[in-house]
Amino acid sequence: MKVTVVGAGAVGATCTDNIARKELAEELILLDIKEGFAEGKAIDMMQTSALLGFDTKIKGVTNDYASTADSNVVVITSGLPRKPGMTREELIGTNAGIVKGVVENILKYSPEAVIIIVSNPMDTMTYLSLKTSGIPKNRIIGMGGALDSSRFKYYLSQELGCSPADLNAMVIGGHGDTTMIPLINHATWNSIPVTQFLSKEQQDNIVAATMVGGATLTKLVGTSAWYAPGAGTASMVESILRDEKKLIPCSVALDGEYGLTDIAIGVPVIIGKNGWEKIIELQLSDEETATFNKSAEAVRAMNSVLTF
Ligand SMILES: NC(=O)c1ccc[n+]([C@@H]2O[C@H](COP(=O)([O-])OP(=O)(O)OC[C@H]3O[C@@H](n4cnc5c(N)ncnc54)[C@H](O)[C@@H]3O)[C@@H](O)[C@H]2O)c1
Ligand SMILES: O=C(O)C[C@H](O)C(=O)O
Repeated sequence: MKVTVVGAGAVGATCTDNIARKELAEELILLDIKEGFAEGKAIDMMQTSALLGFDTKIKGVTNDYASTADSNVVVITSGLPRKPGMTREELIGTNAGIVKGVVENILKYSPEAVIIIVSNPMDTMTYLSLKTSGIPKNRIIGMGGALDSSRFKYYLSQELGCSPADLNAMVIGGHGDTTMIPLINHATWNSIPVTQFLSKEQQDNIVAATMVGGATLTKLVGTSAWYAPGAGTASMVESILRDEKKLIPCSVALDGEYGLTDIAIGVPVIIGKNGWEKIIELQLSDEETATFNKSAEAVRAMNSVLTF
C-alpha cells in the first residue's frame, strides 16, 4: 500500500509518524511546497525506524507530485493553521486556493485515491474538493469527527474518572467552535448512559469544553493542535487500508441523508477500502435535529463564500 501526506507541517508530520509506526503502508510520501522541509522531516522519522522497529519507507519531496503516483490514500494537511483569537473559518481565503490546487495535482497521478481532507475550514474544504474534483463522493472524506469525538471522550473521562477507551461518544455536525455537536445523550460508559453519572452542569461543561477544544489548545500553544489531529487522521487511514469498517463521524457529502443535500458535514460513516461506504442515520431528538440543522446552515454560509 502507498500513502501520500501533503503538508509536512505539524499535523502532516504527526500523521505520517503514526502511519509509519503502525506500518499501515509500505510506501509513505510526505510532500510540502517548502524546499527541503518534507525531505528533512522524512529523514528524521526514518532515523527512528531502527529504534522503533518499523519497515515503512518514508520519502520526503518538494512539490514533486510524480513521486506520489498510485497512492491508495492521500491526506491533505497543506494550508495555514489558525493563531490564538482566530476562527477556523478565517483561514478560507488562503486555504481554499491551496487545497484546490493540491487536489488537482494529486488526481493527475493518483486518480483512484481516497482523499482525506484535514485543512481548515475542513467541512468547506471537503465540499470544495467534492465540487472541483468530480471524483465519486465516497472517496472524499473530511477529518473532524474522529478528533472531536476523541476530545469529547477525554473531557468525559476526566469528569467520570474513567478510561477514555471505555467510552463510546460521538461529535457530529460542523467542525467549528460553534457548529460541532457532542452527542451527550448518546454517550455511554461501557453501555451505561454517561448522563446517569453526571449532573446537568457537568454535562454542559463537558459539551462546551469539547466544542472549543481546538481553540483552547491554540491559545495555550500559540498555533493549533497536532498530536490528536495526526492520530485521528491516521485512524481513518488505518480503517481504509485494513478495510476495518470502523464507524467514525466524518464530513461527507449528504444526498438526502439527515434531510440535507449539497453539503459536506460530520455524520457517522463506515470507513473501509472504498472510502466512506455507508452513512448511519442516527435517531436524533427534536432538539438535536434543530441543532444539527443550525450547524448545517452555518456550514452552508461558509460554502457560499467559495468561488471555485
Ligand atoms: N480538520 C482538523 O481536525 C484539523 C486539525 C488540526 C489542524 N487542521 C488544519 O490543518 C492545516 C495544517 O495545520 P498544521 O498545524 O500542520 O500547519 P503547519 O503550518 O504546521 O503546516 C502546514 C504545511 O502546509 C505546507 N503547505 C502550504 N501550502 C502548500 C502547498 N500548496 N502544497 C504543499 N504544502 C503546502 C506548508 O509549507 C506547511 O509546512 C491547517 O489548515 C489547520 O487548521 C485541521
Ligand atoms: O483548532 C484548530 O484550528 C485546528 C483543528 O481544527 C483542531 O480542532 O485542533
